[in-house]
Amino acid sequence: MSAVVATDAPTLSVGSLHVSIGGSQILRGVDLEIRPKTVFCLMGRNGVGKTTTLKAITGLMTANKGTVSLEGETISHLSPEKRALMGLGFVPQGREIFPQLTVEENLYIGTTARGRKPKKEEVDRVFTLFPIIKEFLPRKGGMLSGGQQQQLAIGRALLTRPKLLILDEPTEGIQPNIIDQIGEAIKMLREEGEMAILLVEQYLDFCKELGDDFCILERGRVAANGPMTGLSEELIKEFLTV
Ligand SMILES: Nc1ncnc2c1ncn2[C@@H]1O[C@H](COP(=O)(O)OP(=O)(O)OP(=O)(O)O)[C@@H](O)[C@H]1O
Repeated sequence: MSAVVATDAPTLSVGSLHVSIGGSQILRGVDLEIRPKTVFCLMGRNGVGKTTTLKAITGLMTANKGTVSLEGETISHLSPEKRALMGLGFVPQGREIFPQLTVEENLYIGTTARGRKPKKEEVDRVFTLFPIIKEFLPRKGGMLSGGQQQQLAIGRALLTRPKLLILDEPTEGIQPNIIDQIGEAIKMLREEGEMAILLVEQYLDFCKELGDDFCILERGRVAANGPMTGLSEELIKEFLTV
């Protein structure tokens, strides 16, 4: 008998996620649900637990309690590598480009590790989203600007064909024209509808423009969530502005 495919399952469900670091409770029961083909913005001031949530989702940090499911399948017992193979594509803060490898080597490193060569159309799509990657293929990764490295890191994650693309503060420290290009790329990916996107971002206008849904964290708990159209000035003032 073939397995039942839960087509209308959320791309990602997180239930009652608890994480402690060195005895302090960082996440105190975080629940999230990311609908297929949508952009979900995880928001909140510095230190509220956004990156910790991403690391617990990807398995880079161990949760004390809670579940993570991808398209209806529980993945919280799996290693970070297995979760990546299941379809989590993570672009961490700081990008993690290998400075001594070329742009080309950096781009293919995720697929090489999986023993798979990306199809030409997948590579072409990355070049369409970020033409600079094609132009700079032979350069060393370390020669690229921060914004170009961010584009390369997103391109690298896309070649792994993720079901959920996870971006941790992609605009941080990046010049405005590259922020625009990254925003356009996110819009294009959303329109193509092949994945959902989980975006951690402090740049409010970027979230408002791109996000379908939002969730605000405050001290390791969900303070507010819902469709982006419901992100009111009151919520912004209470939980987001410094
Ligand atoms: N390795 C660690 N050791 C100790 N405390 C940590 C560690 N990592 C995170 N924390 C603490 O956990 C809390 C949540 O951190 P986290 O990085 O998840 O927040 P954030 O919302 O992503 O903040 P930012 O926007 O500054 O990146 C913070 O108080 C932080 O100091």
